[in-house]
Amino acid sequence: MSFCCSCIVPHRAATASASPSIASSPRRSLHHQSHYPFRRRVPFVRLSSTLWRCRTRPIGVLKEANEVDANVSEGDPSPEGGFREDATDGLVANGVAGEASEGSLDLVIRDAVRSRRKADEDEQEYDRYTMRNGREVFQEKAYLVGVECKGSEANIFSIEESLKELAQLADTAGLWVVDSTYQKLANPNPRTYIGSGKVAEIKSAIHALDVETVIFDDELSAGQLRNLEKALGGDVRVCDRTALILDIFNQRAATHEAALQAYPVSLAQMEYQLPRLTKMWSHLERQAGGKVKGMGEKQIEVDKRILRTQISALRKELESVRQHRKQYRNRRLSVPVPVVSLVGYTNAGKSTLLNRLTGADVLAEDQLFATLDPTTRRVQMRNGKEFLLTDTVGFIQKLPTMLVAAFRATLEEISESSLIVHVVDISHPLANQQIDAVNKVLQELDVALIPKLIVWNKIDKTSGPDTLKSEAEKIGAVCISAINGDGLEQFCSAVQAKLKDSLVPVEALIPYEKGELLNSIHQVGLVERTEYKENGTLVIAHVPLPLARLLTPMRQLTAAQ
Ligand SMILES: Nc1nc2c(ncn2[C@@H]2O[C@H](COP(=O)(O)OP(=O)(O)OP(=O)(O)O)[C@@H](O)[C@H]2O)c(=O)[nH]1
Ligand SMILES: [Mg+2]
Repeated sequence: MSFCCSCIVPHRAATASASPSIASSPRRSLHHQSHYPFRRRVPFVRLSSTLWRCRTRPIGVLKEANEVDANVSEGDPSPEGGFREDATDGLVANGVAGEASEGSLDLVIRDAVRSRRKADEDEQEYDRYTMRNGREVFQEKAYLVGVECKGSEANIFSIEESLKELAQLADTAGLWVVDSTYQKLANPNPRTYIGSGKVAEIKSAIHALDVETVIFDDELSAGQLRNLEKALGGDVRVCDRTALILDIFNQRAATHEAALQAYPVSLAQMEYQLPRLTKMWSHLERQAGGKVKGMGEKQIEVDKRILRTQISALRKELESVRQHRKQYRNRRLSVPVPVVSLVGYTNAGKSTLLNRLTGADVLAEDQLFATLDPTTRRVQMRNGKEFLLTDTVGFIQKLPTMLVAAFRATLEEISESSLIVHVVDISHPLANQQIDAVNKVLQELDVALIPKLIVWNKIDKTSGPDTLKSEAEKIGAVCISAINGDGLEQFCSAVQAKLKDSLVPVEALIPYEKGELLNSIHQVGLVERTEYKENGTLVIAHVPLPLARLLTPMRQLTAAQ
């Protein structure tokens, strides 16, 4: 099954294998050439956005057609279609352009200036390439827009804080944030989300700053996206936080081969796109195998039908992945080691903690959403006890619900664990808001009954670690530094103590030939007393529920005695 890539940011594949189906598509490179003439000299494969393809007109062509100054365009047919000539450019502004055709010296100067400018612009274009997720991406200029609805209590972050985070997300996606703005409204405008005055202000900023993408901090409806694009002049792409997050996930998933990471992202993207399909999306025809019935049907209907078919196929695939993981988890449960899940805001340090405790090599980076796939490793404590530690995808405020739903297969790991460890970046100025945002997502996951342990990470970055430690003690939290190992002993003890809360008291007679079960009880449970009997060892202990289940026949044995 192949699905279209929906990256917001144009990028060229660093390796051919990164996305072979897309990189090798002749149609895609044609698309790139016709839409991005001013970037043509730079050899790269553009993986353009699905949203872009289906919703917007190409930036490059329109900008050049609209903005080329008459004086300059006469003298510069620019066969490459390459570079925009501003009317405010030096020579034109000085009035030299009017005399250019008369004097050959003027022509020479003009040519020289033009070629210098082309070289400068070439250099600038190159400067805008950056590495993201193992690929080189072209940094489009982005402008951020937020709205604060008066009296709304749904938002955990203030508008400034939320926009700051949006800028971080844009940077993670490989965009170049040039400016931002926000508006306080009683209610969002149903047509354009923001007021008409704000639209006009953004429009002039777009022209002044040469903006290519406008990103709204809240999810916009299909109609709002369409109206905004029209109102902003049609040659700029408008998207929202959800599309941006989906794009980051898509970029990350592109580096994973496994269906478990790629499928949920594709599914979430398609569900996002379905109500927003507004223009012809003819390439879907090919993806559907070229056979589209009902030619009288409007193209948009055909596209929607194809998308729906793909969504239901993906759902089926995901369900089978889910079943497969469930079987895997059940097998794991037969090895009765308690499972501890790490959850937390993105960038809190979950993967660093897993790596530190288990010697794993999970990617841990100062970037949002570094982890997509759950990784489980065994932690062996000094006292010989063991537990399994699972690292999961990070959360964020305003996390798209469709993404939570799509990732349910991976997040099920959390709902089946014995303990949830909530990792907090306590050095972050918005630590409290991040805690609230994580709790909000946890509520959606229905894990209220699972015991929780709060861990304040990155204390090495804070100014008063001792004060923090005493504050943490008051609420039963543990202070650690996953990076330098500070507090990890206390962390393991706290995990053990919390796990004890979820242990089941058992009294069982373990036959001597089942020595491995006795070992398990010692490893993961708390043994109160053992007594060697004629036909086995009598154990009185507290053990995790899965192990208690395994011991059921032996517990009956004790009862019979
Ligand atoms: N100073 C300091 N930095 C830390 C600590 N723990 C993690 N970091 C840094 O924080 C950044 C994010 O760490 P990760 O482990 O990738 O965070 P994560 O929670 O797994 O992030 P996601 O996978 O995006 O959800 C990395 O640059 C780490 O080096 C710590 O205790 N102290
Ligand atoms: Mg991580």
